[in-house]
Amino acid sequence: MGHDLELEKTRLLSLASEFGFRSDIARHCLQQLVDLYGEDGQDFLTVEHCGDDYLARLADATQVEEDWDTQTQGMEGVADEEWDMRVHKNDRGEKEEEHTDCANDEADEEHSAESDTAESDTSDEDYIDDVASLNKAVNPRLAAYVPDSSESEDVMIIEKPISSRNRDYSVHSITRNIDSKRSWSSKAAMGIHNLNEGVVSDDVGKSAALSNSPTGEKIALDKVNSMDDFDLANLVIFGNQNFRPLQRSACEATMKGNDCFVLMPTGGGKSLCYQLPAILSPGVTVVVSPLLSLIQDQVLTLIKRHDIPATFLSSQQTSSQSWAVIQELRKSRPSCKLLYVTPEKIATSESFQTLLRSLQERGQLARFVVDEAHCVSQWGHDFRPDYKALGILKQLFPTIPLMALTATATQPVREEIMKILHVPRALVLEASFDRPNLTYEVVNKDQDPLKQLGQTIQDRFKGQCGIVYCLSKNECTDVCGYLNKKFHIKAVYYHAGLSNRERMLVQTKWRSNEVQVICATIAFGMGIDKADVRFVIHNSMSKAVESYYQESGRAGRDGMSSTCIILYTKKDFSRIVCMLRASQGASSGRFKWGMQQARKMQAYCAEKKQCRREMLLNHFGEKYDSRQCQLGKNPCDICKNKNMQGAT
Ligand SMILES: Nc1ncnc2c1ncn2[C@@H]1O[C@H](COP(=O)(O)OP(=O)(O)OP(=O)(O)O)[C@@H](O)[C@H]1O
Ligand SMILES: [Mg+2]
Repeated sequence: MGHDLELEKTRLLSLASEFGFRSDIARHCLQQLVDLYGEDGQDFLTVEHCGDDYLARLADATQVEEDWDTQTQGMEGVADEEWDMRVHKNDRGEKEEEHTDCANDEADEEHSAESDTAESDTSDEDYIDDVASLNKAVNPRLAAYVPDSSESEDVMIIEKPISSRNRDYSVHSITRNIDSKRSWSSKAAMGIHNLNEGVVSDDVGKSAALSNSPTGEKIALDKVNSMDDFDLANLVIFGNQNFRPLQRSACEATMKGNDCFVLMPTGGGKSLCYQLPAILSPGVTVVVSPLLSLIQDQVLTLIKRHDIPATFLSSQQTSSQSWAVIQELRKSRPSCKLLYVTPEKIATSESFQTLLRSLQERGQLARFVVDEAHCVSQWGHDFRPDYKALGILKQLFPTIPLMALTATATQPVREEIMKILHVPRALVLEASFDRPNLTYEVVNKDQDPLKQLGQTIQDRFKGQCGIVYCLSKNECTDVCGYLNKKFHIKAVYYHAGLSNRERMLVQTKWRSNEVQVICATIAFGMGIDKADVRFVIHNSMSKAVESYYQESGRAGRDGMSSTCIILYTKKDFSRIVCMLRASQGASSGRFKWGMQQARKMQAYCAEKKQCRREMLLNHFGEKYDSRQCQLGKNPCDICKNKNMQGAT
């Protein structure tokens, strides 16, 4: 059959309309394309052949007034002073005394190292010996965590500020870590003491009360007795009564020295898979993570919530800050158990590689961890060029175990990750990506979508914590202003255009429930861990299914029922096409790939029959029986409809 030019033109025009472009722009761009191909090239004027080029032209011709947040900044994080403030705030949010003897700068400088050392050593030694002997008697591996007295001396040297005027948060975080160890030791001592001697006072009954048991529940002595290293550390240090699926296998596998690739859902508890082995292993676990803000969050949680010595190195630190960390790592037995780094540290810093080698020679390099490993893949939704260089880890340190973790990898992305990281034989530990406690819905935008959003939050999520995702910075501020003004919903906005200080303030307000809603771009998402987020609403659809899974995955991390809604209109697709065109350095190959991803996302939104959970899981190559969704506690909107139709 011959080529029907008119038919193809109609098809192209309806493509433009389907993706929400204005009809006048659609006609204008089509004419450009017809002129470009000329008479000779008419046969190539088809949706299949030049559909993407046509969409690219449409995007270019559409006036973009929005200020996109196309890429999260690799290196954003809170400023040093603010980080210092966060580390040194106590749980009531007050600023802790840092050094009673350092109130005066002059005095601080003159303060002698010996006097500090002597004072602290006396009390520490007794205490540490006590815990260490208990540990050693009962559980030699946990004992690896308890510092020996020779380290206390080093510790006090580091406690001495390098410059009193230029206070160093790294020094402080290490200092804090040392304190943390003492307090952890007391928790461990409590559990282990009971275990060791069977000493159970009547108060405690026949149980060992563990101070950080999440429920404050008492644990039966025989249960404690039957626990191995993993269970004990999980309970005593992390306050978890049980392991979640695959956590234990991942811990065991990496402790045996295997390379592992851990695939678990958002909020599934991937961090524990390397944090727990880190404290059971001698030496330092080096964790690569993509965002400085995420690193700071994790280090803070480790120090403040779990009392685990952790610190980080990034190229944004001043030389004195990183110097303090490096000095610590040069010790025969560094006190820090987890060292977080941004990927460019590994990729570009030869001195850091030398430091790693020296750690290895001293037997102090426990393992490497690549968190958010999908960032390695060019075809993942959040590619970061520096991640690509992480293959160097296995090349330089073939005997050091490596663990890669992600919640968002399709089959081709998985293969690429294993290839780039040089772990072809890694043990793959794969849990279902299903988040059964999340309800998925898509709602068509009506004539007044902002009002629709405000009404939805007011009617369905009154007083509950949530996130509203927006595509652009302007959208963020507009939506936030509207919610505050018209609906009196306490909301703040977060995007990459805010200063570090502003971002920190906004996040703190949201985290502490001072405000109900955070209106955010994709700059806010990966790894964010707030337990009680009850709803995630996408005011505009995501640019890819993987992004949507990550962003909606911020909801319900405490396991309670939570809702993920997309407010959908075709027009938002055209905005995404514009975003893809505008994103810097997008080669035409990348643009086409971006379009493919966006189309899948649009298909998810436009779907009327297939279960949404099934669609999401199928996207990651997982088979899923939609009857589980239909009969489960949190059916998606489509399954709920089926249930209602079945009932009538
Ligand atoms: N065994 C467990 N029992 C109870 N809570 C747990 C357990 N393991 C992890 N958690 C909690 O689950 C929450 C999510 O964990 P984590 O941040 O490690 O998820 P994640 O898999 O890294 O998710 P994401 O892919 O979104 O980063 C945390 O608050 C953590 O304390
Ligand atoms: Mg995580």
